[in-house]
Amino acid sequence: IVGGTDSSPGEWPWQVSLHAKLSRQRHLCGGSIISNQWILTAAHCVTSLENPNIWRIYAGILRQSEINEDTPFFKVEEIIVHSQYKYAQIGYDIALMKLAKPMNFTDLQLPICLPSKEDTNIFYTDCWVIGWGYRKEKGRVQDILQKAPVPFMSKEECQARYRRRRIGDKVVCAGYDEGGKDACKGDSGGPLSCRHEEVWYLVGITSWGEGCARPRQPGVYTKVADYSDWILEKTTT
Ligand SMILES: COC(=O)Nc1ccc2c(c1)CCCCCCC[C@H](NC(=O)/C=C/c1cc(Cl)ccc1-n1cnnn1)c1nc-2c(Cl)[nH]1
Repeated sequence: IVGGTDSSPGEWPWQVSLHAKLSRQRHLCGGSIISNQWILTAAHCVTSLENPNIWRIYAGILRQSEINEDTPFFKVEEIIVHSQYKYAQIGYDIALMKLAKPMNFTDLQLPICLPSKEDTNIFYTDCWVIGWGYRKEKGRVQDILQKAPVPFMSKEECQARYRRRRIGDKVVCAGYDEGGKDACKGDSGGPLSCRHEEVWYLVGITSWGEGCARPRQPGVYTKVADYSDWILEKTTT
């Protein structure tokens, strides 16, 4: 996260850190708890790493330094990538991870609400992007979970900023014309969380952008409300 500040314990209890253990283990992406057995993340985080056994999901943590070989993690039983996903800039950048065992909810690990498909035209005014990613384009993963407020942007405005690309229809954009606050490397898969009438909703999944926090280059997020049927279909056995 560029231009963010430290989060406090329990501020974003739905945020998880997705680690993969290949030769060694490291944070790869963010994710969001949407039920006691399902994590929502970005397809680009899991493609080419679709073996569930290499994944370790850490919930209820604020700092990456809380993670060591003794820290409990959730194993993944199944990974579901959207069948139309090719790469992030085209869209369909959404994936589900099914936990091998349902988690118990605590003050530090709780689900976030999914927007319903009727909510596709709410203009959210209180949105935050969250993650342990870089604070600048050439950076490193941060220890304390960072948060940054980002204003919601209309699709038309977003398309105007990304003239050379076609901005898909199932995405939302968020960012400042002057830049300065944005997601960055290591934040993808995490939530764009928006508070609406006292309730937090998972409005977006951090997907891509042209550089980090550059002026007039907003972040592009998978629009979760447009995938509520897909989520329901895949998570109801
Ligand atoms: C110590 O551990 C580490 O350093 N881990 C570790 C640390 C970092 C990374 C990995 C591991 C690789 C994950 C591979 C899959 C994921 C590959 C793509 C992913 N993108 C993003 O997270 C955000 C994109 C992004 C999103 C928005 Cl909304 C706006 C601007 C964005 N950016 C534009 N340019 N940079 N960001 C990424 N993530 C990383 C990189 Cl490197 N790139």
